[in-house]
Amino acid sequence: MMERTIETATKQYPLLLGDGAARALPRLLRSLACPPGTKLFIITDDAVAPLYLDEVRAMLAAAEYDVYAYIIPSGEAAKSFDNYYACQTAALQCSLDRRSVIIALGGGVVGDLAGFVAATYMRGIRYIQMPTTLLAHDSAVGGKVAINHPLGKNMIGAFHQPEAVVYDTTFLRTLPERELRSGFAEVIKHALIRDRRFYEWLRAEVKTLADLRGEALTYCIEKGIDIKASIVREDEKETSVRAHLNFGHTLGHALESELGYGTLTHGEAVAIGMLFAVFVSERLYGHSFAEHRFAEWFARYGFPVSLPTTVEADRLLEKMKGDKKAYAGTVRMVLLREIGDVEVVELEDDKLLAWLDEFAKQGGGR
Ligand SMILES: O=C(O)C(=O)C[C@@H](O)[C@H](O)[C@H](O)COP(=O)(O)O
Repeated sequence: MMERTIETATKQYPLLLGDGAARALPRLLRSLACPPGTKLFIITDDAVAPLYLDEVRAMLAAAEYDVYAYIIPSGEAAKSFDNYYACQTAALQCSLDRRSVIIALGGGVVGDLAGFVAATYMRGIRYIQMPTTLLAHDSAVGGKVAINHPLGKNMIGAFHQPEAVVYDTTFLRTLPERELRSGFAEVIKHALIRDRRFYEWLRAEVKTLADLRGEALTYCIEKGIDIKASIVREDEKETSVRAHLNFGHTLGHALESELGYGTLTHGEAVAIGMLFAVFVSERLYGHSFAEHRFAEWFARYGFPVSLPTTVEADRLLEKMKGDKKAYAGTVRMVLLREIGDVEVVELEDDKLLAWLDEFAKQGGGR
């Protein structure tokens, strides 16, 4: 198991990563000044609960913590105001106090929702991220917590850093293939925005999703977290470079919200979004990424590479104009200058609409 420190401008916290990391939780809690008797409130979902909740609860109870749990439905649609409210109600009914700690046991949805519950319960209490998916290598680090609104993804939220990230890679062994794929989109994103050598390693070593296990999987998590943490260290509240982490997300988020949360996984939507960002980059910078055959590469992992036929370009543009990076309704997308180097660029509506149409007509990215 490896142990390192995530640093932001306002806080430092430990990351425990590897097989069996969960077993370190009682020791970690004591080091965070949580004595036995502290109330711990586990938020998890109905896919993770049958697999790991009893084990985690029993371990914490054996260490004499006062453990409660609340289970939400799995899937992106669960990142809703209703579930947020239900979690707050359960937290109040369990009489959580300001010394209590919330534990987010699950993937990105659980982490984002539980983090937002922690950010707002009694104006903010502590929480620990315990990821059980690959996607959560991105969402568990950096303190962006949120719920979705039908009008836009992650629109209601806060920056609230966790006390620790406890990433037990044995939990990933039961991850369904579609979830693994979803998380891998964020791994690819991290490589493309910051690290050419990691990108080259991915191209050489991860030929199919089946290669994502054991040491290769842990390496992807470690590299992804390193890249993410270095960006968050530079810009915790997204006033500059943190927006680069939104590569592929401007269209990705628009697709998720337009199609209905959960129709595409987050990673599937981001994969299409990255291909569109490359498409726009080629047109704006006048150079070609054709030699990289991104669409062919993505398709090898089973990602969709074109826009679903049911979505209309003007509806997507409207959603993109409502994205958090947009100012005064002007879309700002993260574009690829070269592998490992991105920037945020303002784009005019009519150009974007034409490119969305062209992207759809040619059947997606190349
Ligand atoms: O942490 C960040 O910063 C990110 O942008 C990470 C994204 O990969 C994350 O998946 C998320 O969707 C954040 O998007 P946002 O529009 O809510 O900032």
